[in-house]
Amino acid sequence: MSAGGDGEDVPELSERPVRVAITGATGRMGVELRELAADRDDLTVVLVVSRSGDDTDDELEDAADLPSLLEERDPDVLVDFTGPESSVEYVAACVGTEIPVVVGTTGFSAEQNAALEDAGESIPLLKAANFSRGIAGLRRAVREAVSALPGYDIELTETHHNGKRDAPSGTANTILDDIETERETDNRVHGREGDQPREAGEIGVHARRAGDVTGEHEVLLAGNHEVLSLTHRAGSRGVFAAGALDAAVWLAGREAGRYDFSDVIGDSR
Ligand SMILES: NC(=O)C1=CN([C@@H]2O[C@H](COP(=O)(O)OP(=O)(O)OC[C@H]3O[C@@H](n4cnc5c(N)ncnc54)[C@H](OP(=O)(O)O)[C@@H]3O)[C@@H](O)[C@H]2O)C=CC1
Ligand SMILES: O=C(O)C1=N[C@H](C(=O)O)C[C@H](O)C1
Repeated sequence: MSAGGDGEDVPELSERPVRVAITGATGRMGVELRELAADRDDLTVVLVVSRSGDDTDDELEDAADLPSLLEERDPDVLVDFTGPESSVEYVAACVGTEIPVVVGTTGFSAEQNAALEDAGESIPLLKAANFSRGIAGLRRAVREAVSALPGYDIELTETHHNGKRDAPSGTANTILDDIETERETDNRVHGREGDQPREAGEIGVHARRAGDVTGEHEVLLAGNHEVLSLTHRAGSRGVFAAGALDAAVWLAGREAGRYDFSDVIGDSR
């Protein structure tokens, strides 16, 4: 079985393809996941679930029946890119049927995050706001830069398509958490208006929604008469879908617990 990452702790699964279930199958990411999965031989899609349905697609099953469908189809892992409420509901169905779950959904409230943490006590649960390897690289670079440039002003800007609901993006929030850990501060300022200069230590956050931009994140560090700009641009949703499917193959057969995409790619820092 292909596990990627550090090659350690790979579960003793048979060599058959990993059986995957996909929720939110009509969504932007759901469609991408199904397309990419069809080209892979390390996994096979055994269940696609939709809340809204599509008369032209007879593989789609009704999301309302998820618990019984999971019993019947017995996937090794479920991949969820939907919305916060549905994601929590689908994860509960996975807990009930002891099926590992990869969560790519973003925009959870603190209470919803706590419910997912609880689920990770009884099933393997891998949640990540971004399944791109480039973003993993950006996070490392940002942590290095923040640590190397104390006192520099930091502004984060993210840009996404006009259909995205949550703002700032889950990725932006993850990068901001990294920055705050490095700086030992939490002073986010969302957008800017009014009549006052920037205060030292603020971390500016800007979310833009426009057209069909797949996803861009820029962290700007400025001070001492210089500017450092670190930027990631996703060229297509295939980047996220490929990473999520790698995560699904990696997660199947693992022990219960909370995992992150960094575990899949062996990024220890
Ligand atoms: N971690 C990562 O790398 C990435 C994360 N994302 C995140 O994934 C999520 C989905 O993104 P995207 O595919 O663009 O969104 P879409 O709106 O295109 O698709 C989401 C799908 O989820 C289902 N859904 C949405 N709301 C509900 C609900 N309230 N109840 C039940 N089902 C619902 C619907 O599918 P159906 O009707 O078929 O059930 C819908 O089509 C977002 O949170 C986004 O931020 C996106 C890209 C990358
Ligand atoms: O909704 C999206 O499209 C994306 N969402 C994720 C996020 O909120 O960070 C990841 C990616 O940027 C695309």
